[in-house]
Amino acid sequence: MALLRLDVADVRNIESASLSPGEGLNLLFGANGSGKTSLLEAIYLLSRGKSFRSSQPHRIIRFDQPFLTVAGRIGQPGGGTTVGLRLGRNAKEVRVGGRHCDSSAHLIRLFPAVLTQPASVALLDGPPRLRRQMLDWGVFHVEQEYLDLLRRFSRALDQRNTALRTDASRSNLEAWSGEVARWGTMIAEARSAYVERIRGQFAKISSALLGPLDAELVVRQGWRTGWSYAEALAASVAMDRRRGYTEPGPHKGDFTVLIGGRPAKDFFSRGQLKLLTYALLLAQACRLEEDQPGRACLLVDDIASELDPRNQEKLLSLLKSTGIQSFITFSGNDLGWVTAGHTARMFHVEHGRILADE
Ligand SMILES: Nc1ncnc2c1ncn2[C@@H]1O[C@H](COP(=O)(O)OP(=O)(O)OP(=O)(O)O)[C@@H](O)[C@H]1O
Repeated sequence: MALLRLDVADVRNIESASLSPGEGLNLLFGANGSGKTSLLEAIYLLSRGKSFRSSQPHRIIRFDQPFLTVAGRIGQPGGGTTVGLRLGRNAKEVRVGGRHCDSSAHLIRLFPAVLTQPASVALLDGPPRLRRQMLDWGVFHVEQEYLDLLRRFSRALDQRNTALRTDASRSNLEAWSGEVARWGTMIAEARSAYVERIRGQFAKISSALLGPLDAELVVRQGWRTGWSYAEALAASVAMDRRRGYTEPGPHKGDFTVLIGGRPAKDFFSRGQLKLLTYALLLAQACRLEEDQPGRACLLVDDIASELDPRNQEKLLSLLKSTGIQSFITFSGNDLGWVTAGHTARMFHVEHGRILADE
């Protein structure tokens, strides 16, 4: 499976563009401000139903236009499923196989793309919310019911918080605590199981990019180690009442990357953190590719940012070796060293227009 065809209209400075990507490496190159990231953003929109740069549609839609559209064909050459997204200022329409869908989950399921961009390093040194999102995206592709589980937990948590803040009866609070414990335990278990699934890939890829190192992923479930979630909730009732919300739980879950027992974010250089971030995200993509061959897609924005030429070359070789369809943006026109030894489909982006370099 791959993105076989892409049609973009009115995404940032791209008025109208179409391309037929290759199944391996696709390099998008051009001057600063030409529209490379906008093209990547269009592919991401097709994969998630939302942008990675802004949650406000009017910023992504080309100036003075009412909506944007991105359409594509996903699958094996000669076949495939059509997917489409039309995004207006206040409305979103998703279509898969010609049928209207009521949520973006259908796109996410069909076309799972992993994005790495300069800001992705926040996965290591930014807020835990980003790491939870990363894990949840991964679990979503392993467990069909996971989205439902997250919704159940969130509803139960809201109810428990309301019970904490009002004069709800003890039995009411206990009932909602029971629900929170039930769904929350399942979420934490699913996340831990997922980390186990990517651990091996992460160790392998991080060593390939950074040389031999003792890298470890340590998960925090969001409550005291050694306790069940129900025990942690029971122990925190008095404090939670005072706070007015539930403190322990998977909504506080997190993971850390340790190198030789120390958190990488505390002592790794910016470039090293960046390579480690690539290792994490590539591990996700490779895991998905192993579980569902041909399904994953990689979007790499600004591969040259903060990496020296040797590491850029290493990363490119690694991306190629995964066999996963990749879209990589690269500023400039002199791609001699990038393409040496690599077969890639090249797209020259110029003032929002895309020209295939055969
Ligand atoms: N809503 C919009 N409508 C029209 N043009 C826009 C809109 N938003 C941004 N732009 C313009 O689109 C152009 C392309 O931006 P993009 O981020 O895709 O460039 P890029 O090729 O990735 O550049 P760089 O190499 O500098 O990162 C920029 O000139 C930007 O000002």
